[in-house]
Amino acid sequence: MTRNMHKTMTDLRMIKRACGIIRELSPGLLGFSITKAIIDAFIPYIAIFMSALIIDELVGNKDFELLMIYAFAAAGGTLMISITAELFSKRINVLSAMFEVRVKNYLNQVRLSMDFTMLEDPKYMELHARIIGTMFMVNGGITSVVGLLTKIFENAVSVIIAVIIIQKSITASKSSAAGSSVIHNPILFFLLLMAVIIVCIAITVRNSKTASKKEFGLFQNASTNRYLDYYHYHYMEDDQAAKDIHIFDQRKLIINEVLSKGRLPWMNIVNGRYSLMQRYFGANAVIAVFIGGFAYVFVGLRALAGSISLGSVITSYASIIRLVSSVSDLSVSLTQIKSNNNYLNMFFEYIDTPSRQHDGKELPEQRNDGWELEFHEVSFRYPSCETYAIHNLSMKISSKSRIAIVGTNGSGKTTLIKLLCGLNQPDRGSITLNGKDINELDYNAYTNLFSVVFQDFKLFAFPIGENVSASRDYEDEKVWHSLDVAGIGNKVRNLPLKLKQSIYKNVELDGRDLSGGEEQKMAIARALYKDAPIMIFDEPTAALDPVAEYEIYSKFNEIIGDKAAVFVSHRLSSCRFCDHIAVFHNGEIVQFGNHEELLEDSEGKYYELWSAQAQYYK
Ligand SMILES: Nc1ncnc2c1ncn2[C@@H]1O[C@H](COP(=O)(O)OP(=O)(O)OP(=O)(O)O)[C@@H](O)[C@H]1O
Repeated sequence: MTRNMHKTMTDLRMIKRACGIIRELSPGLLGFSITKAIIDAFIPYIAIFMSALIIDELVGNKDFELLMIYAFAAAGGTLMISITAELFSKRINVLSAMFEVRVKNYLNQVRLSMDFTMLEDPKYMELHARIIGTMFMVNGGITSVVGLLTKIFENAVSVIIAVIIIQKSITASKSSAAGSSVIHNPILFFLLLMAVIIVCIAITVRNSKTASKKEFGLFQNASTNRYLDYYHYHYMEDDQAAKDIHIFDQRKLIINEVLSKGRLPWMNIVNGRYSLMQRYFGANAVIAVFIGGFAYVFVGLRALAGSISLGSVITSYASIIRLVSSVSDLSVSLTQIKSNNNYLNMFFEYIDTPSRQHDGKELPEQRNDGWELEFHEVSFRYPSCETYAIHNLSMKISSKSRIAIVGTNGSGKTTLIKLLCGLNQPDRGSITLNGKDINELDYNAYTNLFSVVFQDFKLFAFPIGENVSASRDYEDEKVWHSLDVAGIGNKVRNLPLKLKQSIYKNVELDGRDLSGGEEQKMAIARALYKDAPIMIFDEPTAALDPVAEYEIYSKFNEIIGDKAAVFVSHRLSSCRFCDHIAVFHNGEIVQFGNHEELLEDSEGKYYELWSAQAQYYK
């Protein structure tokens, strides 16, 4: 198989795969669109064909009845076929709208089922931005496959009809005016005409190919969507960010950033695209005019010589014009569908990203003493980072044990939590659950073992009951109990809609905004409701007032019971209830023991941190 054939086969396989996804997301869309394309291809030829019949009749026998039949047939035929096409359009519009919604949903599903590591990986962030950008800003990728296939079918059918009509009307001589000249010889005339058309088409096709390739090159270098997306949704339209924007007067800075990193590069791309279109498609338009003139002269000469009828002049000329435009459009669509495969390639790379979330073995048996998690010389580096956030770390966490993790900023505490929960995977070493490597276990079953209050937790603009239970169906009693233990039950009881009260105003206009501390209590309630065997708290009381913090700590023993607890905090005094304290520094455990033991080492990191804090309180 030659390289070109291999490339064509790969292209076809990609289009076939895209069609499979389109059929799955919007059944019927492809079938209806292609059928309509074939109908559309016939529409202009009905008028051309019937006009020729009418003109021939007018200059010939002038049979009034026949003329009326032709006129009605022309009008009726066009009307019927147009109505059918319109009915198809209606259905196609509905199916297209459904497809657009479902493809967005499909991408959301892919994104949510991706490994957490991928979501943090700049490579996948960029890939996602490009897919969304090309899909919804330049209509490239899977969303344009239906449109391109439709154009290919419509123009291919149009070319076939045009060639049949031209061949029939040119070779069918009115008088058998024999002669050696091109004008009198229908076959020679047809071949010459086709030769001129083929040369012009070859130039048109080359132009279209170059334009499409350059166009893809333009968009390939565009990551402007990522900037626009970030500034718009994560900054300019985020009311939390508005405070900082106002106080630090960041308006000018942000508007300029959006302009220079997002809008201007985007404008350059669009301008580049327009000048490409002007240059190459303008040249194609000139060629089309040349062919039109050429066709007129040749067909006219044959009519003057009496070789073809006036009607044939009309059909030949109109069909030649349609042939040229259809071949040109066909070549553009074929080139575009090939270029579009570059976008499809990105799309497939994204959706094919392997995810551990789909498979895995069952969890090992729970032992009498519950669960035991163990880090075996684990090292971890974030994607595209050179230094290790966790380095050669070994430790054990078991049911009934309470471990506090302390350390300076950036020492790796949150990273340890993410590794523990299976969100990130070690680059070296392994983590085991009751002796089994967690990488081999079923992802969802494993993550179900954890209730976590992350340092940068997120609540959603849903009703409180749904936020706490993370579900639409929840047990009211259990939600109230969790809210009470977290110290926010009374606040919720005073809200008009209680558990049904939405928080934030992004979705419900009467949603309630919460203070930072109230949000944190809500996140604690959510962790309590889940009631998982391993509880993790990453700075869970950083936003709480001293009374609320005291109340939470006094309930911690009751909250945790027999479960394993991992507790990250900068307030060292609040770690004293833990059995063990692991002191982190530069991604490593530099000390391990209980509060009293650790304080004995006056050269140690813990002593340094404790003294600094104690002095501050004095
Ligand atoms: N998503 C990420 N991508 C790249 N580097 C990261 C990422 N998250 C954290 N890091 C880096 O990893 C190191 C450890 O970060 P980590 O969040 O674990 O620290 P921490 O001990 O929890 O800090 P803090 O006390 O400030 O919360 C830091 O140097 C940080 O810059």
